[in-house]
Amino acid sequence: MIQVSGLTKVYRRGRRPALFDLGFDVRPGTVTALLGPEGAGKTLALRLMLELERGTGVTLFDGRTYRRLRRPEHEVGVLLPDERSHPGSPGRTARGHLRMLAAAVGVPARHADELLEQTRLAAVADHRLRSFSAGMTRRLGLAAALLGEPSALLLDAPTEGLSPRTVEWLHAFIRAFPAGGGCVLLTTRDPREAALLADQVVTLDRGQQVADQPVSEFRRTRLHREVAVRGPQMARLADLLVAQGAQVRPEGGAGLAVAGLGRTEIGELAYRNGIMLHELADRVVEQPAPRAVRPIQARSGPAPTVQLRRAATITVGERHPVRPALPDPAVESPPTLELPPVTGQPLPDAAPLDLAPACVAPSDAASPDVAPACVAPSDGAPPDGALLDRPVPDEVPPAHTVEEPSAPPGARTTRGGEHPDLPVARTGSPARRAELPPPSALVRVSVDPVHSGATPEDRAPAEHTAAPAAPATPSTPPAPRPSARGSRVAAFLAPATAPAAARPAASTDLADPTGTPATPITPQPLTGPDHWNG
Ligand SMILES: Nc1ncnc2c1ncn2[C@@H]1O[C@H](COP(=O)(O)OP(=O)(O)OP(=O)(O)O)[C@@H](O)[C@H]1O
Repeated sequence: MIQVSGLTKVYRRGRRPALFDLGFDVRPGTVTALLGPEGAGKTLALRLMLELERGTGVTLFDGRTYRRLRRPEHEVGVLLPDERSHPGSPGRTARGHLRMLAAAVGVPARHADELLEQTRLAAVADHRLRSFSAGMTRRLGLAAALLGEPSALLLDAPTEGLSPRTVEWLHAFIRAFPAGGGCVLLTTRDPREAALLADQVVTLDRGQQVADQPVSEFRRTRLHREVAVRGPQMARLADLLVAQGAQVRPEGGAGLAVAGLGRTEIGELAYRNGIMLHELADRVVEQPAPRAVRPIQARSGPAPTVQLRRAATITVGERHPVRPALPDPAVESPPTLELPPVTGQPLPDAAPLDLAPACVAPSDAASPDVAPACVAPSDGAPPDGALLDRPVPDEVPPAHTVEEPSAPPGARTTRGGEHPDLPVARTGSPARRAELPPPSALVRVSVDPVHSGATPEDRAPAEHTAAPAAPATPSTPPAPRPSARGSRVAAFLAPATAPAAARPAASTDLADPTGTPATPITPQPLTGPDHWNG
């Protein structure tokens, strides 16, 4: 179970946040897609979740933040852009690379060999990494992420830049993974890929979450089916189609996009009227994502107080009189959304569609020589146990403002962030707050009573909140781990014997407005060495 709440990141004060108040859950046995165009903040969201980037908000993996996971590689498998493009030293063999990672993760070397088999890399296990194609590199990154048998996978644009055949393999893997009770969070720019893989689709636009929908609703509202028609007599055909009640949109000089009539009916209509056709094809098109109406604007505000670590209190208000962009803190509800009209219509001849690799793009990241599963949180994140605290207003919801048993009465804390103005605690509806785990799973907070307007009576307990760091003990037991080692990968390797019981079979009919599951995709082993040239 992954719970994301209030993730926010501002790169420059006064600028629009690169990510603002992202919140969603990834339930066990499901796949969630984080969907958005280029620059929407998908990668940033994953980096914030893994505490590779400083920001505000909280992400809990089975009730703990990533930093507080005892053995993170055994809980969360990660495939980020850096790792997927350059998994390790170019002169090292795949086997040597994975065995090294196995030693670091604390699993036997033979498990690395097993994963090479499972990701179909055995044939090239002794090849140097410099000779690996993008597809092979991605598989190796996936093998590294799976070394610790994690219950959750975080995959950033996993199919980007891969050949259709490797995409197909990876899709099958992703859909099979939750069968053992694990969960997958992946990012993608392609709505069709989201519809094909995910149970839940979270849509991001320019850093703002604009939708969090079950896939059936996503298909109904964001995808719709139409027929592409081309030929030399399109004007005449368009008149006939409109007379039949179809919605017709011209496409170029000799093309039409037709909604409301099936391919067969259109073909028969053309035939009966002696109209020649050059093309007649089903396709799924995307509706524009809903846009947030209220933009995030810069404004001034009172000076904040930031408490760094536990003992130090630093007032930064004089140095930073202008506060970064924020919406009105009095508004508790999420931004109003302007939803486009639903124009998708169920059409009778809903045939399964190919998933074209429309989301592919060459990966560009230069990378450290670090394997995904072994990436340690860095990049300025505070050391373990360190807090970056700040005053929290009274209306802060309990999900972010918590009291640990060891903290003095009245002491509050929130997970550290670099922007004291951003409303760490102001996320989600009361209902969502109630869903979040009890406070003890979060980190400690303290209030500077001077700057928070507390009375002198209030100050005493608040001033000594700087207790030594101690590993948090969640008051709730972590969600039951899925099956034992190997079960999830085995589910992929032997899909016929490991049906995805925890989630409905995904449908390849992307625009199916009913969301009715179709034939599940069965992972197909690839044969021959040439398929690695992905
Ligand atoms: N170091 C940085 N400094 C300033 N802005 C940044 C920085 N890193 C990312 N951004 C901005 O944050 C936003 C989110 O970037 P991010 O890489 O998360 O987008 P994305 O949705 O993953 O895009 P893509 O699909 O292209 O990978 C972008 O607008 C980007 O320009």
